[in-house]
Amino acid sequence: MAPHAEIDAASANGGGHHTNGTNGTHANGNGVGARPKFIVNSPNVVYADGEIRSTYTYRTTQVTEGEDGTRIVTPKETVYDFKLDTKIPKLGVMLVGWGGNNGSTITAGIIANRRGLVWQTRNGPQKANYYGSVVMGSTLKLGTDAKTNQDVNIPFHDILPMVHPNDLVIGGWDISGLNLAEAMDRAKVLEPTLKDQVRKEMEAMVPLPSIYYPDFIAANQEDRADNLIPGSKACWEHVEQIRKDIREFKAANNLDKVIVQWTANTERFADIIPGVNDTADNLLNAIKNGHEEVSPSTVFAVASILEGAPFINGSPQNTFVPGAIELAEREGAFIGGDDFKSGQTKMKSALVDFLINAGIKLTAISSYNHLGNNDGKNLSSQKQFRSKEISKSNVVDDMVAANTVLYGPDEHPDHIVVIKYVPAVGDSKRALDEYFGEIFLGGHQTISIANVCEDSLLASPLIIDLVVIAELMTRIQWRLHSTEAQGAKGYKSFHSVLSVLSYMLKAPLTPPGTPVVNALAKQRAALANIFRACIGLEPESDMTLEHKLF
Ligand SMILES: NC(=O)c1ccc[n+]([C@@H]2O[C@H](COP(=O)([O-])OP(=O)(O)OC[C@H]3O[C@@H](n4cnc5c(N)ncnc54)[C@H](O)[C@@H]3O)[C@@H](O)[C@H]2O)c1
Ligand SMILES: O=P([O-])([O-])O[C@@H]1[C@@H](O)[C@H](O)[C@@H](O)[C@H](O)[C@@H]1O
Repeated sequence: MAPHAEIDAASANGGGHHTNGTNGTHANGNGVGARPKFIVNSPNVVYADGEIRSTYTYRTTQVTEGEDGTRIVTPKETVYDFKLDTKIPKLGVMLVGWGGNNGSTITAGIIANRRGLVWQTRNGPQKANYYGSVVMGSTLKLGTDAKTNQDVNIPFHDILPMVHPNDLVIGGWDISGLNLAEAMDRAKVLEPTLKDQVRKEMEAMVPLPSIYYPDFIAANQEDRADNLIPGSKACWEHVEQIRKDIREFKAANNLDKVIVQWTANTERFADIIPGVNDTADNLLNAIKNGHEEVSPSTVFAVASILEGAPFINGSPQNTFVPGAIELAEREGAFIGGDDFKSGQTKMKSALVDFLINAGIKLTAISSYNHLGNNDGKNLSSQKQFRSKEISKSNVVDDMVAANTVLYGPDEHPDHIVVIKYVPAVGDSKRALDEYFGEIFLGGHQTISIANVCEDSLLASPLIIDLVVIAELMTRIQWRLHSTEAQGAKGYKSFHSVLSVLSYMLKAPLTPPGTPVVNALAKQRAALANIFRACIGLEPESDMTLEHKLF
């Protein structure tokens, strides 16, 4: 195993297969033979052929209660070994709801970026970009320049070998049979000058037929349901058909991996029924027995889990009933969700974090928005709205609970969520928020925000982040360093429930019994620091003692 000094360039930076027809170099230079973006110079990091291994000491602080009630605080260290497969796979993503606003928008966006398109707008020429993607549009601090003592920041995408979105092979299903060019026109999201340049390629993309159980989405969606697999409730044939679709898509495109991402309509919540969806076996039997409480999204999740394809839920419904989670754990498959966090809620999770951590007692959050796209049309139905209301409301719970100075037991801000369907505004959602709180000596602060969110242009880059990070997580294994003697056998994958995806999601799914973190800054720090740990680097603490102690 080569020590850190003898570097294999391909290994150091994710060399591997390349899919966009380039000659072995990813669009971002993360290719076989590309110069490594950086090399970790540490005895705890070893670069080998196709993998990076690191030993990382995870430092936490354990709090216990002494006999007299005094809290005892003890520093704790756990030493982990991480193993990162640096071979970047040829990755396919299958979107459920491919013909929707998000699906058609992200498809056009990837084509535009892959081809480096420029199109005319009334403000002049516009180049393709991936703005709004945390992976492709943001940076993270790598370290401090030894000479200048200044921060060295790198593109988030460069911290570990990741798939480049330009190389993604896209497919999927939709209950609507429109091809992707027609879907793009129906969505009314993109400039005609861009659409014209991608139209031909998108005309050739036609969603696979999908399953449609009318009771789970708004009745107003019926008129687009013309591309269906027969059957109006769960059955095993549906699971098998979806699994077959995944296999055929993978084979036809010569893929190494496929990830399935739900960006179809918001469904109503499914009742959790003992004997039906409470365990893996009961859920499988319920599908085989055609139980009407099994939703299309749960059928897609089960099919993906059984096919070994990570499944991510971009909508707020409770796709992952307890039986689906247990099945994923049993199969060692990855799942993640729920509900893209794109506009109003992303801002809320940052603003509430700031206000409460500034000691301002937030007493009321009033969130209203209206929008006119098909998502808004579906959400105009109460049962589907209720799914969204839940995901948009729970996002402050952890931040409130953490501040016992401001809030007593079970005390929390009033919080309302209103969504109205106004067809005229289309995808351009108008969000109005008011944050009301108590400040010093009985004063009050009122923050009123108007936020025009181009819904699909904000949400669709999150599809890239979710897919690229979920794929990366399939290449990371860990073991306790103390089990080193077991050799490779000691390594295992992260838990099936990828809570590391929480930054992109309103209602983060976490492994059963583990806490939900909604504070946006904490979510992003967890993402970056877990990736740093995989290459033996300490978390970025922002203490900058080097600038304070001299
Ligand atoms: N800003 C955002 O756009 C945003 C943010 C957070 C969450 N979401 C969620 O993402 C999802 C998609 O949003 P959108 O704006 O693209 O909605 P959309 O209505 O434009 O697209 C949904 C697509 O899913 C299809 N569909 C419905 N049921 C299906 C099934 N069983 N199988 C396959 N396809 C099916 C519909 O035909 C439609 O084409 C919604 O659930 C929405 O709540 C969107
Ligand atoms: O992400 P966000 O802006 O908080 O929430 C949005 C809602 O406000 C919007 O009404 C809905 O159509 C989108 O699906 C999305 O969920």
